[in-house]
Amino acid sequence: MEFRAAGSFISQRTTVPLLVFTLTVFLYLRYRASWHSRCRGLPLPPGPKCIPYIGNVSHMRKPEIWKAHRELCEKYGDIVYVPVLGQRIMILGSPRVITDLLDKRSSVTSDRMQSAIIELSGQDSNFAMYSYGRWWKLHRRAFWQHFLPAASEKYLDIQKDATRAFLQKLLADPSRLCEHIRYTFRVGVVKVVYGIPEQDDHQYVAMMEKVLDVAEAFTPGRYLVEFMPFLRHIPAWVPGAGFQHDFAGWRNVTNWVRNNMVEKTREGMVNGETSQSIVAQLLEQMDEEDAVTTADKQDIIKNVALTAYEGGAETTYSTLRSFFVAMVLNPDVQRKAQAELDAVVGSNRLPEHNDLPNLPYIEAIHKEVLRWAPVLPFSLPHMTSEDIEYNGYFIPAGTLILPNSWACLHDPKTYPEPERFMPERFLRDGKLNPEVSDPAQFAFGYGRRVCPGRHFADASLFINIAMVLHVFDITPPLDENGNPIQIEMHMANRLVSHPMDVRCTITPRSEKARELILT
Ligand code: HEM
Repeated sequence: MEFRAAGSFISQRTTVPLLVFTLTVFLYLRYRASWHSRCRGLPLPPGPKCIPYIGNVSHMRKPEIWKAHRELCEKYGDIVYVPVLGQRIMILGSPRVITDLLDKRSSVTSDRMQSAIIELSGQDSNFAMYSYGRWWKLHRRAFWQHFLPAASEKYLDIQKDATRAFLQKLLADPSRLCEHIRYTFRVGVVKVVYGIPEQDDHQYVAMMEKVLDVAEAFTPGRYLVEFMPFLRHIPAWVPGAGFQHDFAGWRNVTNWVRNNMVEKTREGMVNGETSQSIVAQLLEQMDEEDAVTTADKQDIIKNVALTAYEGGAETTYSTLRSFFVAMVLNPDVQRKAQAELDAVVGSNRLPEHNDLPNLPYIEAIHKEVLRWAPVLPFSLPHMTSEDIEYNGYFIPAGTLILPNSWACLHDPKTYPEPERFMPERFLRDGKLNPEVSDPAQFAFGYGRRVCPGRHFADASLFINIAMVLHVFDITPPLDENGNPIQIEMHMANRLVSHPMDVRCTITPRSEKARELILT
């Protein structure tokens, strides 16, 4: 008996590892067979050698990563494979490859990666983060109908009023430039989307400010939970799990804005105050019959409104910040722009949107800012939803695609001396030169996910640039002895990037300009 018991114990000790080993080999062989039938012998694109599973973590944490990615493409070609912690990632390094994959094959390259951070931070209500599918399409359609070029024209007066208020704030306290830039976009978009006029010191203003801090969560590599989703289950009280507090804060503020702002619009509709807004129109359409349930429609309205604000705020903010830096660093450009404004607009009024065809230099500055300092150097990363074959390479479903928009916008063949801020590159004989590649084709993203707010953004940026240059001189910041400080242009290493040093001196161009601002 004792002997049999010992024998069964020994056999158990050897059988279990043997079973595990056999199962592992079986699963591995099955994986290999399925991989071979999927890739049909095609290789993955080339890329740097890396440690198994860990991949290229160190590469992904490099400063100004868009430059490091360009170097990889110079070494390996226009499409480079850089796996990181088990995630397949491909960098696209040229306009041709980006167009082929993200525009022409957009039906299978429009997905988004679903990371734990999205839900933890409350960004699961932002449809820019959604997987490609029916739920995303319903949101995008609801959004897009209100931001088509013709629809965007309805918002020009609101944008103009917001910019005028921005000028007044700049005049009163130029040292709070960044705060005022946030203000100009918020005032415009909150009026357009929710129909609510700016109310200083109101709770909602503070909450709408706070909601933008969530961009921090998406700083590449900032939170380990991005790569190790199981960490999300660690309670906040466990030492080292402080990230749970950060995420809870962002989630709460996002939910507050998402729910309360739509309620404010609904209340305002009773006496007609908010009836012209996008949310009011969407709420009215809710009664129309279709396959979407009322609960889903309510969610869509809340999400679309929040996404319009979140999608536009950081991007427009960053672009305007870059504009101020460009003006500090390029006084000649500023002088030429002001000469054009003086000739076309004169000193008795502020510029209007319909001055645009007569202000090619201002329009060239607008294009050059988008090119020089792209806010989303990799757009928002796309993801493949099916296996693809491209140029003899296999790109599996679930591959994260990083189009290097920055590299396309800094390609010296398309834009000579790309580091220089040179609006003249877009002009020929005093007019916009249609032969120069429009930076918008890279700055606003690609295919079915291309930025649906771009017409709104363009109109807003144009009027801000034109009005600011018409009435203000932007010069270097001064030290305590009144000497100019030399600033440098460096973009922060974030998904939504922005220039780090925007110190400058802002003064009215003349007494007449001061009067124009105040009237
Ligand atoms: C300078 C200003 C702006 C820039 C440079 C910009 C750029 C971009 C880029 C690169 C994308 C990703 C496209 C892709 O996935 O390929 C995007 C998406 C998006 N943008 Fe903008 N954007 C700007 C302003 C705005 C504004 C003002 C709004 C709203 C009014 C807006 C709303 C959105 C939305 C909703 C998405 C997500 C689209 C989707 O995933 O279907 N953007 N934007």
